[in-house]
Amino acid sequence: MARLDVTEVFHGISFPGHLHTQDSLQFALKFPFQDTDILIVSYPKSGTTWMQEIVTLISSRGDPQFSKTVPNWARSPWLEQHYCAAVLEASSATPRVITTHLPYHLLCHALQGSKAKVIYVSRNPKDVVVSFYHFHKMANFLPEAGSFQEFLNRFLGGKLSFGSWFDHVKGWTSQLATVSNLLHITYEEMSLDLQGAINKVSSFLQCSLVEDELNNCVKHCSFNSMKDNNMVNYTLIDEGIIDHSKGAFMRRGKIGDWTNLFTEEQNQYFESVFNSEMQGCTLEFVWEERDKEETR
Ligand SMILES: Nc1ncnc2c1ncn2[C@@H]1O[C@H](COP(=O)(O)OS(=O)(=O)O)[C@@H](OP(=O)(O)O)[C@H]1O
Repeated sequence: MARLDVTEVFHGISFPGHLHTQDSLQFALKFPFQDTDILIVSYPKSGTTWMQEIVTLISSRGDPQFSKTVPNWARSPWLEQHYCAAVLEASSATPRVITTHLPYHLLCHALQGSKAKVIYVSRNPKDVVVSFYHFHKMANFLPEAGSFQEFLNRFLGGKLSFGSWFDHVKGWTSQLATVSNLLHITYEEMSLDLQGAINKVSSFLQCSLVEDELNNCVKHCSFNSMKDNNMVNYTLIDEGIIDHSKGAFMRRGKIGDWTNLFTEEQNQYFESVFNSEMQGCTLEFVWEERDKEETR
């Protein structure tokens, strides 16, 4: 099957060509948000699909019917992808749940003055780059992954799809102090305490759950449950687009998987770029599973 590796460049950032067009990206930048909208925002591989599942299950009060019958991209479409307008038009769901990987500086005008609730999901960037690397090997619509060293250089240089991780995280989280309808939650929080994370999201969405509903959400959002749910594990996608023989979208789902791939030199290089890019930024990250104990 021919590779679908056309890349669109928009405002200096590359986007996977098969789902993004200049028109779809322009559409996103001028999107008329409604105050009731819920917008899930993340850099790729940060826990986007997980948050889509959490929001779906909170909205359905733990009932998995919707999440087991409708694919995540149809329940909460990506704003910048070409089918988004059609999906939103066809849906009568309230609130609308929309997803985006766009950086803050591209979406800030569309969001200005809006009361839409924004959930920003971040993940420690060493695990992000490893997850993204494995995904590039499976996804025929993305450029070749190359060696991990080459990939790491592209990640740290902001050359991968959706641009710089540093700009993304700093851009969105810089709004936390002034914007009340923005929630920041991390992949690691969800991993360390899924029930607590679901509670945090449900109270932000003003949709508090009773114990049974909460327990059902936790059950259906677990890694194993989502791994077996073909509405979120991307096995519905054609082999020509995602080569399932090369790996699984629901791959490991762990904190600290980077330790299995990074060399000592790569770690030092990463740390030097990270420290320079994140200078003055007070965000803290959980880098390894063993940090769990310290944060409890
Ligand atoms: N329930 C649950 N528990 C733990 N981990 C989970 C879960 N759901 C998704 N994941 C992991 O999230 C990674 C995919 O990230 P995204 O959904 O942001 O990818 S994408 O940007 O939408 O393509 C990818 O991470 P890696 O396993 O490290 O590759 C998924 O396995």
